[in-house]
Amino acid sequence: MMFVQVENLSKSYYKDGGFLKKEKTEILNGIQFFIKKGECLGLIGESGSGKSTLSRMILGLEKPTKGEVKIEGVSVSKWMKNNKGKMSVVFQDYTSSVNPHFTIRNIIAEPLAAWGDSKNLDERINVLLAKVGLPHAVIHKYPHELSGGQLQRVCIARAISTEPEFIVLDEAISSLDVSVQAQILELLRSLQNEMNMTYLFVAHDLQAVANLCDCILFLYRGKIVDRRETIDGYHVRSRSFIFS
Ligand SMILES: Nc1ncnc2c1ncn2[C@@H]1O[C@H](COP(=O)(O)OP(=O)(O)OP(=O)(O)O)[C@@H](O)[C@H]1O
Repeated sequence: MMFVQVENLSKSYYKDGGFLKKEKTEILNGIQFFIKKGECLGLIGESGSGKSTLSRMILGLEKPTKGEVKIEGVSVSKWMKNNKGKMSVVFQDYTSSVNPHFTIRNIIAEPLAAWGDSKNLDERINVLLAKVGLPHAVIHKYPHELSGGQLQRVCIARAISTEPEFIVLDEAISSLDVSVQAQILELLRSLQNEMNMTYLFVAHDLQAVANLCDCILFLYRGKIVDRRETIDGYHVRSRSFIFS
């Protein structure tokens, strides 16, 4: 079943081009793909290729100029209204995505508190910490007392706290050391199996993505130029090679 459908998505910005002129900059052009339920789709592209713009539109944070993103057949905004907390995001910059004045407990509790769902909160936070491989002792600590890898685990615990069906991982491991990246990938893989989540994994580097994803899309200058299926981390076929 199609879970996420991205239909003919385009995005352009207008910038002032001087005397009475508006210059149009096309960031994304005719993007079309789908993600099946329970699948991990990788999205690879160099810096400036439009990855973040595309993930913001999938998250419903930005409106496309043309086209539409649908989840289970309805617009993202409608789906999010009907499925509170069922879509989460983990960003690259774990330091700025947490409030430095919050304890780890309160950071993880944030989305649950926002949905007014605070039943058995401490017990659930303990379960979440165990799921992401962090010791119970971190709950009273502050973000600056944790390593990058530990803090990204906290962000993952927060992202899965509402038991999401869909997680967008926007360069989620890119700023971590290679050995820590491998641990976080392993964690994401086991969580995906356990919770049957659908992932969109955005990265600039193929290595990381190939291991986790079932299928990889290559974005180049705002267009999808290749789609590859992977089996156990190896590319097995290349479909629709449409360089232009
Ligand atoms: N609000 C905006 N107004 C004008 N241009 C924008 C806006 N947002 C993004 N852009 C431009 O769109 C292009 C793609 O940006 P985007 O952040 O999506 O790329 P990216 O592939 O995620 O790159 P990176 O990995 O460096 O974040 C860039 O050239 C950027 O300058």
